Amino acid sequence: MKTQKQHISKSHDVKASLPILKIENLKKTFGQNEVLKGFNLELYEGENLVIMGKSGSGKSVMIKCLIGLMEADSGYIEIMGHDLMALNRAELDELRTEVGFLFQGSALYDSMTVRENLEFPLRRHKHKFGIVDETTPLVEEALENVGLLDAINLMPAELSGGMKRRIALARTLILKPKIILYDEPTSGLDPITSKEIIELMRNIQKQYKTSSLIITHDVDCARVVAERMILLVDGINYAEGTFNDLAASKDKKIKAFFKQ
Ligand SMILES: Nc1ncnc2c1ncn2[C@@H]1O[C@H](COP(=O)(O)OP(=O)(O)OP(=O)(O)O)[C@@H](O)[C@H]1O
Repeated sequence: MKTQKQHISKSHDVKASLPILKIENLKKTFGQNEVLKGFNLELYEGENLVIMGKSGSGKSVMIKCLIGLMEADSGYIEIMGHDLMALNRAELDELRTEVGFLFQGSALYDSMTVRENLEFPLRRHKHKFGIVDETTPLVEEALENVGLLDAINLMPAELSGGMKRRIALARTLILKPKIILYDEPTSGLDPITSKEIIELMRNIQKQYKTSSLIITHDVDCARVVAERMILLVDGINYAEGTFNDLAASKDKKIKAFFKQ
């Protein structure tokens, strides 16, 4: 039995294709703390789906289950048609090249130049990209796409917070992922830099046709990037719909998300 009434809006029709990522009835409990009580999610091709939840609501736990860093108690996770829990390590590694992450702590390697930071993931996935040397056009292409080609020979210490976030995004994009998971992409950035990152996320989706799952507290970010949103409350998807649908809701728990 569901503990909360579900508020589902069907006004936005992105569901014509098959989901590229699916979570069904995900449950995770720590001792007495029931964090996820049957969370569901479907991310469709080319879509930007935003998940909002209060601090401690289980967003990070959900992401960790999704990328295989934490084992759920029960539930089903499917990425690009693969049952995540049935994959062996090699298969999981292979699938990971299709899924890019931009996490709060997506730190760059301080002792490497920007170029070397970007070459690093290519070297890790040699089987997909071949031998990587200074002639690879992929590094310059990825930097160009985040507007930072000029920074190619700089060290991370020479970059601002916003530039570091852009370079981290370039490092994610270089693997040409089909799905990008963003965890608080604008946290710790000033409003202007946040806006630039949000704009970049939109452009990337258009250009690379990625599907993005974006976890954020930032209402402005959600307003601009979300084609659909899920509100995670009390361990379940309490409400789902477009930004405008949800922002117009009279439900107290939903309204709380949109107070700045
Ligand atoms: N490894 C763990 N062991 C025990 N409890 C955990 C563990 N990881 C997370 N939790 C608990 O799960 C709950 C959800 O945590 P989670 O980090 O997913 O929240 P969140 O929604 O990402 O919050 P925030 O927005 O503050 O990052 C919290 O009560 C947390 O204490």
